[in-house]
Amino acid sequence: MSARLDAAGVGWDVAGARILASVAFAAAPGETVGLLGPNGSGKSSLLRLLGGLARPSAGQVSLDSVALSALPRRALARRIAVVTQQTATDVEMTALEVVLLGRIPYRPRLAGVAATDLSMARRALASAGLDGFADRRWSTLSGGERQRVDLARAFVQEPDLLLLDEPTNHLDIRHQLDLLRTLAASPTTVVVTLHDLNLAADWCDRLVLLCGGRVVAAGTPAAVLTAERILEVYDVPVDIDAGPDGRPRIRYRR
Ligand SMILES: Nc1ncnc2c1ncn2[C@@H]1O[C@H](COP(=O)(O)OP(=O)(O)OP(=O)(O)O)[C@@H](O)[C@H]1O
Repeated sequence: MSARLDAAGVGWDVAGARILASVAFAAAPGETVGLLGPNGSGKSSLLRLLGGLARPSAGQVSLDSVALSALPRRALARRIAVVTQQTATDVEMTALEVVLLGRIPYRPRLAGVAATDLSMARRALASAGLDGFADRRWSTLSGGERQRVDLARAFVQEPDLLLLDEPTNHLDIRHQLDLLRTLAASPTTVVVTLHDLNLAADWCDRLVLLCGGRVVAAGTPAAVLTAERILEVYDVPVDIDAGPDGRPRIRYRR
């Protein structure tokens, strides 16, 4: 249901370029950790390494103290769900078929779709506010609808670790809040990349801030999101108040 995720000394090089260097990262079981940083700082790359979609050039990623590289593919597929930004758009699948992809790691080889998988997928679509979309073709869905179908696919996978790359970028504010509320309440360990600093401050237990492929700060939202650091990392002047719950509220200067 939830897992501990650790990354130690993680580096990633592509074509001679260092994308990530000496990254240390931990998420305790059930935590929601926000991964922040400017464009190109390495968030998506780190998420791919954390999900086992790419192998680090240095260091190691482990789930409950077992290296990802030592986990069989099927176990990995059951335990980790990844929602990346680049979802294929040329596949002619229905919304229900896309959600059902999340059940493949549980299906005996050569077996068809089980009735329980079908009802689970239909429930997930309904929870995503997509009742009545089951037979809609992927190519006809709006950006936000696709994103919610993709999230439903990740939820039916029943992972111990959920890795989400900018899952709110196509969502209207109500669906952004619905998703973040769900993630915060979920017993699953979650790592989520976000650009909205206030949403991150409101809904994440801890934040990790990347800049130039390195971790520049990690800790509670109040510890990570200081005006000095936001100016240094994003080159944006802000004013920060503490909200009634102690979480920082960031106001961008005009
Ligand atoms: N396969 C690749 N080949 C070459 N460069 C890459 C590759 N993947 C990522 N990069 C580079 O690594 C850097 C980090 O990219 P990444 O996508 O991880 O950043 P990000 O923090 O997720 O950015 P954004 O906020 O723009 O989504 C970027 O400069 C990118 O161009």
